[in-house]
Amino acid sequence: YLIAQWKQPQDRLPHPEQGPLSQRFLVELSPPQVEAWAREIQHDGLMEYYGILGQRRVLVTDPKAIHDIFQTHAYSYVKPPAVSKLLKSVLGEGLVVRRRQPSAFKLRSVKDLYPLFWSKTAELVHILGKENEGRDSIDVLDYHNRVTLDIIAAGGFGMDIGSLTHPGNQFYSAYMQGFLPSKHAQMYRLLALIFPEWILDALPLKRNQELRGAVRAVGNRIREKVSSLDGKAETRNDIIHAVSQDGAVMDAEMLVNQCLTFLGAGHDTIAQSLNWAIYELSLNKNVQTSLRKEVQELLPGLSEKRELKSNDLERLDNTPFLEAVCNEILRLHPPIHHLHRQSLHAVNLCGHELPKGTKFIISIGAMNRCPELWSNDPSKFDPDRWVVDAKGGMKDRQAFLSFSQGPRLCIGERFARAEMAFIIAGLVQNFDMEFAGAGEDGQFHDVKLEYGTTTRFDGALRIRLTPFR
Ligand code: HEM
Repeated sequence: YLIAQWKQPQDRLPHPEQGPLSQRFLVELSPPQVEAWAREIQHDGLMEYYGILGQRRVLVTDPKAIHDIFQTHAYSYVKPPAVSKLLKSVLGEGLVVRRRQPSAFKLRSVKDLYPLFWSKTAELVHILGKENEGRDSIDVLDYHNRVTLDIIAAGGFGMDIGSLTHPGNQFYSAYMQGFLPSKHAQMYRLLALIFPEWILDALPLKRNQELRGAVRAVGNRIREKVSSLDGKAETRNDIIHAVSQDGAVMDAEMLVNQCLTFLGAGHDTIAQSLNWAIYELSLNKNVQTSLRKEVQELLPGLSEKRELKSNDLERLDNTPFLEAVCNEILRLHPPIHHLHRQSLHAVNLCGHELPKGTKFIISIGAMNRCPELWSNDPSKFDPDRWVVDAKGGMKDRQAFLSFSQGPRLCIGERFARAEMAFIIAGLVQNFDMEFAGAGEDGQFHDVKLEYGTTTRFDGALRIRLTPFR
């Protein structure tokens, strides 16, 4: 506390009034608060505020400065150690494929996964239809977790987890316990800012137990799977197989880590995007109807029994309104709210000299919803903006940051977009959807959000589903 007090400089960038340090020392600011400051406080592309433990953060909103951080001088910035540590606890040891040739994520490889996306969508529709019978509405959050986890495990490393059909199974329970936010996880985030990794690991924390248990259970299942794959590579169709086709040689532990990374990075992000998609479509009936009209003729029926090939499903690539809806969901409701970087040496941004070690925050929401960077009101859900203009009325390339940019951008973007498109199309094809509130108590409330590594729906998302026969 004393160090934080002492470190507050006299000469500051534009900043909000935050009150005395004693009242905010243990408070992390919410992403909506940071975004509101970006809009309301006059600044020339950089402003500063103090986060938890009195840590100084520089919020960057100038598109040129963001380009500099992500592209021109991308290697002058790293993720701050505390952020890397938290990501590592969820994503495993990180990204091996990025350093190799990531053709596994190129268009062709993703198209090869279309039959998987469609068959899991059909499974989801079938299960939702069955469990909705006789009910006024259904909470869809858990179904989205299950379908996205099943898809990333099957598409990433050929493992059928079966959490859609068997939500009680051990893999799913272990994964949900360890990898998703909880009170213990919040405490862990705070401690990760204070302690180095080796102390954090040694502390008798419930979160450490949860994480170790989850990594052990999930890792063991993946290890079994990976060892059973020896010699069968040529018959497979998943990302790990495509990576090895690129000539990447990975030992078993590297493969297990890679699989954990895919699970962590490619599950919750898409689940949250699906939640937003269903929420927006269920409130905007005209959009839902137009979308249904577009996809209905192109999609196979769910009762289609023959085995579908990628070619049968590529028709879904020519669906401009579906693409517009996905773009708009990802723009308006980015699942990752902040990107964090720390400078490796002194840098000059927007004419300001900033010392080595400065912690930068790029608020994705502040850019994606910035009125100066979009031609039509960016606070509104308006898929048509992408129909009338392929760039959605975006005035600067840095105005859409949902998948980040530059050498560290999301390698799963194509995978994510295709998976989202299939599931959304399958749901509107088969159900009329109407928002029925987010209360777990049966009362009508609007949705509640919680902010961890991703922005997540908290509580429930109840939808009144009327199936089309
Ligand atoms: C809607 C879905 C998704 C969104 C919005 C999203 C967004 C992002 C963003 C913003 C980053 C950059 C993080 C940073 O620089 O700090 C990232 C990194 C990454 N994404 Fe995605 N992602 C999505 C889905 C996926 C999927 C499906 C996969 C895998 C199949 C994936 C794999 C990765 C990986 C491996 C990284 C790099 C992690 C690292 O280097 O630390 N993502 N993603």
